[in-house]
Amino acid sequence: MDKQEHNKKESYPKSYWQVMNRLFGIIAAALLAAYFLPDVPPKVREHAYSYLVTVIQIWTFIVALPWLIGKLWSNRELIKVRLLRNRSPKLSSQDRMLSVSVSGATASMSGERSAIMGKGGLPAAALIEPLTALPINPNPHPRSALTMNTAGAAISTALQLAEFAVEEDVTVLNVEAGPVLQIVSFQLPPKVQLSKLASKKDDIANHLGPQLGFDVTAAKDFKSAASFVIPHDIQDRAFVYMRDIAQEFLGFSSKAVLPVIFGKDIRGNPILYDLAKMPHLLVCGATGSGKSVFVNTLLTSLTSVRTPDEVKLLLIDPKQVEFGIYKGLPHLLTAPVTDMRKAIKAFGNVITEMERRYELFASTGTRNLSSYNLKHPQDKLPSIVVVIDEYADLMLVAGDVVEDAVQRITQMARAAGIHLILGTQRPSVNVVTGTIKANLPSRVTFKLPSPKDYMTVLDRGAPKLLGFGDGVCMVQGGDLQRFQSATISITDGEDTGFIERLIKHWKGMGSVKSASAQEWTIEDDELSSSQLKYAVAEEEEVPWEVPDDDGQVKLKVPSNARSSSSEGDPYDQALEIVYREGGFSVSTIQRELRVGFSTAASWAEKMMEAGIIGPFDQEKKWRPLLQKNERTEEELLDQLRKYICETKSTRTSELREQLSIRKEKVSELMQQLVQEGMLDSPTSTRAGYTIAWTEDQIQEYLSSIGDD
Ligand SMILES: Nc1ncnc2c1ncn2[C@@H]1O[C@H](COP(=O)(O)OP(=O)(O)OP(=O)(O)O)[C@@H](O)[C@H]1O
Repeated sequence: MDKQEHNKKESYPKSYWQVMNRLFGIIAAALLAAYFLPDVPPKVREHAYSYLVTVIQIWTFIVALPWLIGKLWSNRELIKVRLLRNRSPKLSSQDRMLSVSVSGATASMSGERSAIMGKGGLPAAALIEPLTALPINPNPHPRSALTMNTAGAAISTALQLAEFAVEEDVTVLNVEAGPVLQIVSFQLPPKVQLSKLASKKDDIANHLGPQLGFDVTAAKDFKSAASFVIPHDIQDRAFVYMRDIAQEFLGFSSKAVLPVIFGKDIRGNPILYDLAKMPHLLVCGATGSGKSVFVNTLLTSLTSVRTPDEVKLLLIDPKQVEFGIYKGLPHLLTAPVTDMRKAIKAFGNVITEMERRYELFASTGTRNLSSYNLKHPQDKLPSIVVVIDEYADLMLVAGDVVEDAVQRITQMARAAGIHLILGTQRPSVNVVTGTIKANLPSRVTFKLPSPKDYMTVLDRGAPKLLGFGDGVCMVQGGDLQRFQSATISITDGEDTGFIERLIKHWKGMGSVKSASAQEWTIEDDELSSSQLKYAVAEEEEVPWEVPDDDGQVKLKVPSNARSSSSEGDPYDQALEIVYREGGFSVSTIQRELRVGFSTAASWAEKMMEAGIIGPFDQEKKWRPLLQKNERTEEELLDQLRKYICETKSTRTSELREQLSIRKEKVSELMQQLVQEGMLDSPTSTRAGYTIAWTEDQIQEYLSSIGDD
C-alpha cells in the first residue's frame, strides 16, 4: 500500500466510535443551528434546546462512556505500572537492589543459574587491584533512543505496512534502552497475535528500519502484549566495558567459585556467571563477531579476582594469535599451547589429572574439589580451566580423540574442578557434534553466517545477531538470553595494556609462586602423523608436582594414584574386549581395564594399524571391528613365517604385537610351525621356541616369497 492510498483510507471513518461521533455531531450541529439562528420561532428554539440535551445524554451513555471504559480496560496494564511507579519511586530502586541479591542468593542455593540481573544493585565497595586498572568507557550510554511518544507511531506504521489491521496507534507500555538494543513493549492490537507478529518479523523489521538484530518476543511483566527488540543505529550504540560492571562483579565474586563477566543484557543489566556452575562452555561465532573479545573478557575477569593458587589455566591456541598476550601470567599451567601435537598431549594430561583427582578424593574420603579443599586447607587444589580457541582445528586432526576426551572431561570433571571452554568459528555439524552438544549444555553464540548455524549451536532459532559482541547465551540448556559482551576496551593497546598490568600485578604478589605455574612442560617428542590421532602422552608424570621456592608443593597429587591392571597382559585383555564388543570404545576399555585415556588411545592406534579396527564411527562412538579385513589362518601363518625369518625372533610378546592377535592365537600358530618343522618347541616353561630351519632354508623361503 502506498502513502497516498493510505491517506485516502484515513479520510473515511474507521470505527464504530467515529461513525457514532459523526452522526451525533451532525444532529447536534443541526439542533444548535435551530437554537441560534435568527428568526426561529421561540417554540422551535425551546424544542431544539431540549432535544440537544437529550442527544448529549444519549451520546454520553452509548458512545462516550463505553469508549472510556474500553480505553481504560485495554490500558489497564499500563495504568497499573504507572500507578505503582508513581506511588513509590524510591521503593522501586530498592526493589531492584533486592532483586540483585535475591537472584544471586537463589542461584547459589539452588545451584542453578547464578546470574546477577540488576542495575548496579550491590553495595558500593572500593574496587580492588587489578580491577582499578580497567580502562574507562568513553561511551557508556546509547546516544538516542525511541521514547514512549515516538515509539507508538513508529510501531503502528510498521504494522500497517506489514498488512496488520491496526486502526490506531498502538499503546506503548514501556521503552527500555540497553547499550545496543532497545525494547519497546506494547499492548497487542485487537486480533493481532504474538505468533503472527513473530512470523512476519522480517517484514516488520524492514519497515522499522533495522535490517539485522530485530526480534519479537512476549512482553515481560505485561499481559496480551508484545516486545520489539530494536537495535540502535550503529552510531548511537554504547559500548560495554568491563569497568562498567566491575563494582557488581566484585560483589558477585565473593559468592562464586569461578566468577566471570559476560556483559550486559538488552536492558542494560550486568550478566555475571559462575563458570563452576555452568560448568563447561561452548563459544561459537563467525570471524569478526566478537568471540575472541568475549573469551578475553572471561579470562581477564576470572584472573582479576582469583589468585594463581585458586585457578590454573590451560590455553590452547591453534591459530597462534589469541593467547600469546597471556604469556607470563602466573595462572597458566604452561605457556599457551599452539602446537597441535602438544595440544593433544595436553588433553591427555588433563584427563590423567582428572583421574588422579578422583583417586585422591576416594583415598581421602571426599566427594569433590570443594569438599577436598575444605578438609585440606593447607593443601588446596586449584580449579583448572581449559580454553581452546579453535577446537575445530583439533577435530580435523583427531576428531574422535577430541570427542572422547571432551566427553570424559565434561562428564566427570565438574567434581574434579576442571572446566572446559571450547571456542569455534565453524559451527558445522561435524564440529559441533551431537556428543559435544550433549555434554556442553551451556553455550554462547555470536553472529553466525546462517540461520542453520544458529540451529546447529542452539537447537532452536535465534535472532540474527549484529556482530561486534552482540550475543546469545544459553545456560544449562535453559532459555536464550541476548546480551552485549563486555570488552576491556575498544581502543587499540588499552586491552593488551590491561593484561600486561594483570600479569605484573600477580607476578608482584609475594605469595604467588609463579614457578610452579610455568613448569608444566609438554615435551615436543617425535610423534608420527598417525600417532597424532591419539593422546599418546603415555602415562607420563604430569609435572605439576613441582615444589615452589618455599618447598611447598602446589597441585599435589599422589603419584601412586594412577590405576592400571596388572593381572595378565592388558593389551590382550583389551583385544578380548574389542572382539567381544565388536569394536573399540576408549571409554569402555578405560572403565573395564582401569587404564588411562592415553593408554587406551594408543592401543586403539595399534589395533587400527594392524587392521583390526576401522575408523571412528560418529554414530556408534567407537571404532568398529573390521570383519572384512579379518585374516585367514593361512595369511596369519605367512605373516608369522616372514617375520621370524626376517628378524630371527620367536618372542611371543613381539609376535603378538606384530600381528595384533591374542597370545593364545600366537601359541596355536607357533604349534603349527613346529609341526611343519620350522620351529622347535620350548624345552622348558621358561624357554621360548627356537628356529629349526637352517640359514639356507630361511633364505630360500625369503627369496620364494620375494617382496610380498
Ligand atoms: N563487545 C564488543 N564491543 C565492541 N566491539 C566489539 C566487541 N566485540 C568485538 N568487537 C569488535 O569486533 C572486532 C572483532 O572481534 P573479535 O576479534 O573478538 O572477533 P572474532 O569473532 O574473535 O574473530 P576472529 O575469530 O577472526 O578473531 C573487534 O576488533 C572489535 O572491534
